[in-house]
Amino acid sequence: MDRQKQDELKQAAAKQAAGLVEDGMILGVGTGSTVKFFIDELGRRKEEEGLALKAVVTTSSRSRKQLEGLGFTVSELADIDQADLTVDGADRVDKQLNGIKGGGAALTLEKNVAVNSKKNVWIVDESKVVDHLSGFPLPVEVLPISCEQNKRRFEAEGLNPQFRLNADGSRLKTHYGNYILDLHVDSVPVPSGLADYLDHTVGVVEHGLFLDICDEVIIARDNGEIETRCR
Ligand SMILES: O=C[C@H](O)[C@H](O)[C@H](O)COP(=O)(O)O
Repeated sequence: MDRQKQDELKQAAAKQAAGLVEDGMILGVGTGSTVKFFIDELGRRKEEEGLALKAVVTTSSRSRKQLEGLGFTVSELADIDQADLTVDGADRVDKQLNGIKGGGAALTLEKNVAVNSKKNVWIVDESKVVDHLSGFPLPVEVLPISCEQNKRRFEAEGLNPQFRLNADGSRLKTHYGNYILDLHVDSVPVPSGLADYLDHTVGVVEHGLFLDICDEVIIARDNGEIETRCR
């Protein structure tokens, strides 16, 4: 699929999700190229319909900048109780609405916003929908102090870790100053088993397996249809 077509699909899914946003909501806004279209649409609704949110929290400085540029005031997660609705993208989503996230390295804040949200909606184009989680490296955010030990441990487990790099070859640092180890596994046959292992590995800050978190996924299909799947 070419880039323009994929952008059209992302935009279609984003527009549908923006229709779920209501006046007075505390809204969680994710990160990524699909969410960028969602924020565009929020801006349009604010301008043309006077959309008035109670509060907005977001998951990256990129989304924050875009929201603020459109006149939204962005709160910190610690300043709210919970979001009414959070809309985010995903890198892969399976039939149970479990997913892989973190392609943009925003997984830690994304998961924290998501678990503190009454409802989570993901917006994706069809290419990201899979039967079983596969086809995308699994991001794991690790503390710099023990990242080499973590890498060796993951290698021993056959998880093929690779540090995520910047264009100049240096290690990418997350918003929190940590590194990302991308696990290049063909597929994740038992997501809950791997999530449990990562949850209990010292030095792992967070990982990109988002299990039992998404309530609804909005899929923009190649043929122009929009499909909504609910948990
Ligand atoms: O860290 C980034 C996030 O998990 C994104 O939501 C995810 O990578 C999807 O991004 P995009 O919409 O650009 O494909």
